Amino acid sequence: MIVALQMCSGLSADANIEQFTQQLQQLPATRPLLVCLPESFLVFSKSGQQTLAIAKQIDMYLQQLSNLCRQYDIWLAAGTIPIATEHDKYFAASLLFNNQGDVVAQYNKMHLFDVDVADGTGAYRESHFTQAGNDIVVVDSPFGKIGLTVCYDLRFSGLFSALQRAGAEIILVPSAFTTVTGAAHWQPLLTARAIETQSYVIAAAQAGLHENGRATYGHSIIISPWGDVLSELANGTGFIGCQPDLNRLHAIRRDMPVQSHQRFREHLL
Ligand SMILES: O=C(O)CNC(=O)[C@H](CS)NC(=O)CCC(=O)C(=O)O
Repeated sequence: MIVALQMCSGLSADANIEQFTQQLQQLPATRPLLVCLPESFLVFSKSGQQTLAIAKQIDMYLQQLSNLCRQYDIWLAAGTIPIATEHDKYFAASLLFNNQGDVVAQYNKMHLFDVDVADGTGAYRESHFTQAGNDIVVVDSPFGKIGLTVCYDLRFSGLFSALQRAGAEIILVPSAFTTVTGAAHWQPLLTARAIETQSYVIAAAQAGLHENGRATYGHSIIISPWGDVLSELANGTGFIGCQPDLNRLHAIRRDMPVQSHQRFREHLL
């Protein structure tokens, strides 16, 4: 089973881990279980400087997350965690832990949100502190082959197409969408990515009003490879879940083999 936790992360990493631990205690007893967390679940800060300070002591938090994976016997898609780079920046890294507490994959967010949001309230310049990643990541797991993306990556269909060609069956999109862009674009884009890649799309989101003054859209969602919404949580904290049916996924791909019908050159490289 796969679950996505919706969180309302604040400024304190310790309090955010506590919020996560409380939520873990509510989850189904089904195993194997993959728990997906939203972007910036560990720290949703006021400034890149604050996040960088956490990044510089990240080993302590990675150890705590690893211990929780062992203690609860869960796999954990740890939304994003700031991992310091040598340029006084950090990667917005999506780490996958197995139920032994080992990190089995790290994807660094590729597309950075340097955007002026249309309501006039938000000028985002993520690249001032975040270093963009370069590599796609698909990793095998008991749940299927998992492709990793983060938030704004959702707008770049070529990345999703590349993940599908690299074998992904389940694509994670941990997010902290703005309320304005979320209302306009969140569900249509996620549904399109699920249909185009014929994959499960699991999007764990930040929701509500945060200590850093931001408001996020919430609406964590799980979409099937056919584009059906399997589960959704609009507001508040909590979780949604699904039991992926990979036989159905492969039947959809067999009956409508869009990948082998692809003729545009850049998609065949
Ligand atoms: O900076 C942090 O602490 C957490 N990170 C975020 O909130 C990131 C970068 S600012 N948000 C997004 O990518 C929103 C994308 C979005 O809303 C859209 O594509 O419309």
